Amino acid sequence: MAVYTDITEDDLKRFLTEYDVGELTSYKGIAEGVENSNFLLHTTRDPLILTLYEKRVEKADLPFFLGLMQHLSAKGLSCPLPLPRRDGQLLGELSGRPAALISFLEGMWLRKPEARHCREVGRALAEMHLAGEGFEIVRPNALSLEGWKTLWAKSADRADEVETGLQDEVTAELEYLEAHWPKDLPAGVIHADLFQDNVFFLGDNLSGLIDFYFACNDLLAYDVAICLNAWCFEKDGSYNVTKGSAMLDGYASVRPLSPDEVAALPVLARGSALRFFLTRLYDWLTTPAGALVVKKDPLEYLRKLRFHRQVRSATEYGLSA
Ligand SMILES: Nc1ncnc2c1ncn2[C@@H]1O[C@H](COP(=O)(O)OP(=O)(O)OP(=O)(O)O)[C@@H](O)[C@H]1O
Ligand SMILES: N[C@@H](CCO)C(=O)O
Repeated sequence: MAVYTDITEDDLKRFLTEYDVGELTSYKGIAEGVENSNFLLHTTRDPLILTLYEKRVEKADLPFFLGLMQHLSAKGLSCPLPLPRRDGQLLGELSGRPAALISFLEGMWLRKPEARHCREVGRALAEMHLAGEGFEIVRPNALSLEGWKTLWAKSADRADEVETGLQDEVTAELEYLEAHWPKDLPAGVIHADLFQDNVFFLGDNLSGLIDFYFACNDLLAYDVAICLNAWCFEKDGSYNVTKGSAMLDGYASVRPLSPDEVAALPVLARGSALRFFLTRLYDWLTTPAGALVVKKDPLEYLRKLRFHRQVRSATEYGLSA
């Protein structure tokens, strides 16, 4: 459960006096997510989400994240909107953490997505990429090559505790990615964490995207690779080419990938798998036993990485010729 910072009712009520949101009637911590502390608030008006920003979110980045949600929403993308305080600010402080109130998005995330849902996700990702155009704040991706090296330096010594041989394998992978990472592909604002728990559906219809707290400027096709990793593998570790094909078709129906982007997909998918392996590994090694959060398995992403290593061309992901 991701409630790292607890709040008291008195503090919350004081925090809410800064907003025009009605009276608080109830609140509870949300048991999902691993990054920030989230609470669901019921008021005499609309339900709201309260987010307290935790360790991996830099306060200096919050204007980017909150401003991006406003920008995307104004462009017609369905995503939560940060609510302004009476003084116009989007950010306040609660229990010693930066905190924001966000509109509640209707829908549920899918535990067992099918190919048709992957198509919707591909389409929504491309719509987000187009809607991000013109957003003026820039945030380089803190979790690209340099960030991976920093994370790895903190975990490498203990990596073989998780699986023997990991230290050598990951060091070699980082060297490969550094030598082969594409540089001249189309770039823009990417979501960078569009996993199943960040896409809401109402029935079979995608109702919106949430959790923009890894969003940044990077290669658009890297975001596609993140989604292939997050959505198109089965629990047994196998890649589902039908889902991959649907995801890529959905994306291309809004924003066709260039031949260079297509050619780069295998290396981008390796990088994306390594990124989630590294954050999971770091959390695995550092989260204290008994913390109220469900740790995610780093080895799931190591297996995906090994799969991508033997992919020779993007057609293996299901790309139509
Ligand atoms: N705007 C919203 N509307 C409705 N529910 C929301 C909203 N924002 C967050 N939630 C709920 O809170 C949960 C956790 O939110 P979120 O994914 O932003 O947290 P996180 O800690 O950043 O998680 P992650 O592990 O995905 O990075 C979501 O799965 C959803 O149930
Ligand atoms: N989506 C990430 C967690 C949030 O960064 C993962 O599954 O590792």
